[in-house]
Amino acid sequence: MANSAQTQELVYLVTGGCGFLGEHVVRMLLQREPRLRELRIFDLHLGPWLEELKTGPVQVTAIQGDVTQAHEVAAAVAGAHVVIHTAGLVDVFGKTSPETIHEVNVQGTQNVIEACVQTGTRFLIYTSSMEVVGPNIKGQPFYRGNENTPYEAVHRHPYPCSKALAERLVLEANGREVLGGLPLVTCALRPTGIYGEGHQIMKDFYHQGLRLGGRLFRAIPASVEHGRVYVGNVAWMHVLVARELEHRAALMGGQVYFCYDNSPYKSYEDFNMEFLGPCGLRLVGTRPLMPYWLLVLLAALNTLLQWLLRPLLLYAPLLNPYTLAVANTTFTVSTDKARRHFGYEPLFSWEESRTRTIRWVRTAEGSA
Ligand SMILES: NC(=O)C1=CN([C@@H]2O[C@H](COP(=O)(O)OP(=O)(O)OC[C@H]3O[C@@H](n4cnc5c(N)ncnc54)[C@H](O)[C@@H]3O)[C@@H](O)[C@H]2O)C=CC1
Ligand SMILES: C[C@H](CCCC(C)(C)O)[C@H]1CC[C@H]2[C@@H]3[C@H](O)CC4=CC(=O)CC[C@]4(C)[C@H]3CC[C@]12C
Repeated sequence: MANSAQTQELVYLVTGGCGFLGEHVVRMLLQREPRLRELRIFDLHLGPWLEELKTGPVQVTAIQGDVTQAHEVAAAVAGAHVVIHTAGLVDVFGKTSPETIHEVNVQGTQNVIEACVQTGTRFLIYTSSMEVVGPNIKGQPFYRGNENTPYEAVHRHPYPCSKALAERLVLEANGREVLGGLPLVTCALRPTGIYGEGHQIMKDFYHQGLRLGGRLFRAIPASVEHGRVYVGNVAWMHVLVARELEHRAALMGGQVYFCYDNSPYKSYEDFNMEFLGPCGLRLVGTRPLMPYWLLVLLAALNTLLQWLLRPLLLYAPLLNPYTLAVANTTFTVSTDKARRHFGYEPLFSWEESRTRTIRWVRTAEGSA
């Protein structure tokens, strides 16, 4: 918890603070931002774990609200020094309509920007995504790229489209005058695939493996590299950016940063096995067991089934043309921009990230 001997003067707002990443950001702020006086957590669904945070030296204010409602956002933002906007609809499985994804991710972000401008909040950090860049619809590889690597970022899927639009809004808002006459300072963090405690898809794979008698079947070639980053390090980057944005506004304002750490470059499935292996699962096959064309067919079939069944039930399997394309296209980053601009070093080593994640998967065992 924060050292109360230091001056506690700052008010932070974390939107989406009860989500997978948001919870880590919230806990990290309480542990590592000694200047915090009040931490506001804004989310559509508030978690019961928030109660335990309310006994510490920092005032924790839980706000149940919707980012699509401008007045709710403005009320939450008023008086905050820093906003970390991590709320978003992460749906690549067709659970929600494209319109809703747009409304939450794009209009919600616009509401956050306008709230900062109207109420005089100067520092805004946006959780963007690697998906803003790629993989693109052409399936072109992005191999150990950085923030300046040329890449044709063309999307059709509602999720990456919404993240790209929202990121642009945030970056374009940098320098806008906020109430009181000072300029807004914004930047965007682009995590690759986040893993760690609370990662729902990891849990889904784990339970799927248990149902299949402790086995998972390789679908993607081991040579396809997929960028992954530990949730604790992503949270730490948010905390650091929030701290440094004021002092390095000229350098950091309007910038994007990939989120990275020392997690190894592997395929999506091989990487998951770093955690699921020690929990007793085995990945069968050194090569994909099904030909790619069959996976493409199954993915297309899933889309058709989703559409046919929609009036009756929500059918949203992990495999669809989009998830297959993302999993099957190399996308990895190699950059030190965050170190150069705000002194970021990963807080958690790969070994620690791995240990923590394995421990979490094991405790998740009973919650199938
Ligand atoms: N999970 C991943 O691998 C990656 C996630 N991201 C981004 O990180 C952010 C957080 O993602 P996760 O923690 O994985 O997702 P999550 O779904 O666990 O968390 C999102 C949070 O936003 C809240 N939320 C959704 N709609 C809302 C609304 N209308 N008003 C207020 N709150 C709302 C949800 O209740 C949830 O608590 C998102 O912006 C996502 O686009 C970026 C890259 C990778
Ligand atoms: C669900 C996919 C794995 C299924 C593999 C299959 C079809 C062979 O069984 C996941 C593979 C890659 C994931 C995405 C990636 O990590 C990038 C992301 C960034 C975000 O901002 C949100 C989440 C995601 C789109 C992530 C979603 C799951 C995968 C598609």
